[in-house]
Amino acid sequence: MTSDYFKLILLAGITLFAAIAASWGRDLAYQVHAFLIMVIAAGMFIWVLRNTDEEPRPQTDSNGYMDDVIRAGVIATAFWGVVGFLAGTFIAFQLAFPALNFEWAQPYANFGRLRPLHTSAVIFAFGGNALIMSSFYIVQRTCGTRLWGGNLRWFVFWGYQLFIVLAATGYVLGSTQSKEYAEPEWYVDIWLTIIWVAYLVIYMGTLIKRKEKHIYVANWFFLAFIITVAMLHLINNLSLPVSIWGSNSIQLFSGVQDAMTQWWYGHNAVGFFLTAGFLGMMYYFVPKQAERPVFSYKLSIIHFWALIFLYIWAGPHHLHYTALPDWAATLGMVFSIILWMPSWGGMINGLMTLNGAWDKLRTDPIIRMMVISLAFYGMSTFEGPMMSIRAVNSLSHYTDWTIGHVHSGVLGWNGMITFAALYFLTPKLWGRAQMYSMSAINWHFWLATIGIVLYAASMWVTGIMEGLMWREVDSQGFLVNSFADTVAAKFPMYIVRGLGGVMYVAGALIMVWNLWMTIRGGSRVVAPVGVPAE
Ligand code: HEM
Ligand code: HEM
Ligand SMILES: [Cu+2]
Repeated sequence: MTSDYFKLILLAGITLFAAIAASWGRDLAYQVHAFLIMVIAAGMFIWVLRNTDEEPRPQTDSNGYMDDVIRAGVIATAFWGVVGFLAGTFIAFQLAFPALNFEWAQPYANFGRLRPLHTSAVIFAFGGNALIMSSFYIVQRTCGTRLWGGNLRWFVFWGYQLFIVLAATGYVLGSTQSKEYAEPEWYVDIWLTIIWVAYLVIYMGTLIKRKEKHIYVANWFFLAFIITVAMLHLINNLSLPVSIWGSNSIQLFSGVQDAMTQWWYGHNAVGFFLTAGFLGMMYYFVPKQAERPVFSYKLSIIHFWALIFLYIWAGPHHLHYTALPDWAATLGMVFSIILWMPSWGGMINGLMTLNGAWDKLRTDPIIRMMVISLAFYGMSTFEGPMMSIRAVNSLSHYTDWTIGHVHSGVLGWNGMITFAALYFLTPKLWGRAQMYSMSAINWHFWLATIGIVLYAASMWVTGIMEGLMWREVDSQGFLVNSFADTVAAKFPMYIVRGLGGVMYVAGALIMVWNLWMTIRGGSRVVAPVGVPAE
């Protein structure tokens, strides 16, 4: 086919360019990345060459949907989840025992480099794969049509994995633009932009050719997530490379404008990546698992528009008491407080969907995970508005309270709903009647829940303790405690947090075993031919 020749020319060009880049590269991360890209492009060149003129294989499953990429996504989600949780647990113990910043592993494996590795692995690799695969599953079912774009889905899947590998190896090798959650350098950003546009195109294409007149609300949330993340990513990463042969770049914005752009991005990464997208998952999997319709469709639409309108303004709550003008911080604070309402709209809608199915809590551990997930979503979206109040933030900012808030959101809300989705999808996608072991799901549920409670509770204790210790003054007005005093006082709670992490990882490993046994084992049950849309 002519498209094969086009591909071959492109791949040969990339291989050549990457080879030059690998030898001219000015820093280690850039050279390693160029080498990696060279090997991948050369491998793909050979693969395409050997498969020219081959008959195209069927793209869809027997049910008419393109589920192969979703199966791959299920595996990727579980894999990156375990990697990210292990990294989190390791850095948690590094904070308790600094000797774990091994001398021989310097500078690659110090806390400063492993921390962004953790945050990117859990948010973008675990969360991102969960969102991409479940959105592909949901959009096909609710539109009664297969994915648009043919093999483009594999480009998105593998391209996204490459982005993750480039980001993670870059951090360890010391390449970062020092923007939290947006650490990758310019060429990795450009790559992600290409992937993301392809993702959007597939999603829009599928929506456009839908057989259902109506666009189900889950798709609204996914679309808001995809479009807003594209906008955030583009603007927060505006920068000029120092050289095309090196990874360093200069940010376009500077000073307080740069800080505001960064936290406009950072906050909306929470709002659209970790919230809107995950609400899309919630709006499909909760009604499905409970076998009940969504409690209120009207509420879902009202809180959708309120949520996406309000989130965008709340970023300045990350910059209280900085060079940011007071009016801007106040604006962020006010919008954050109002944001409490649409957030709870989502929680209430999810929980009330279980009306008439509450008895399932006793028998169905997957429903239980969904309920815990929604409960933590409600908790962290109450805590967040509270922490955005200037007076509260003067105590909580810079302390472990923030870390506790983060992890009650991500471990409770994002983690639990993703686990539930994986348990929902795996039997369906591999044609099994149900998960291999229900009691293993139960174990996972309890290990994860207790792990979260240990994590959040220990961080509240240390956070409020260190906040109070930092502001303690004696009768003369002198500070009573040195910074090192607060670090020493936190030690026991750091151990408790670490143990919480160990429990959370243990639960995830049980899940991986259970998924594996489900995929491998038992007799195949033939899935009913796709019933489009509900
Ligand atoms: C086993 C589970 C986990 C453990 C033990 C863990 C541990 C940690 C530790 C020790 C830090 C650094 C805290 C500090 O600098 O003081 C951290 C930061 C962070 N983690 Fe985790 N983590 C886990 C799971 C997750 C998951 C699943 C997510 C997201 C989906 C996540 C998102 C984050 C974020 C966003 C930060 C940065 C917080 C900030 O800068 O305020 N973590 N984690
Ligand atoms: C109404 C909803 C929410 C509001 C108003 C809110 C507000 C806040 C505030 C005030 C902070 C502390 C800023 C600072 O002192 O530095 C914060 C930090 C954070 N929140 Fe939330 N939050 C909300 C929901 C969530 C949810 C659901 C998640 C996770 C799924 C989350 C993840 C984070 C993260 C990752 C940070 C740490 C950012 C950093 O690296 O410093 N938030 N949030
Ligand atoms: Cu925020």
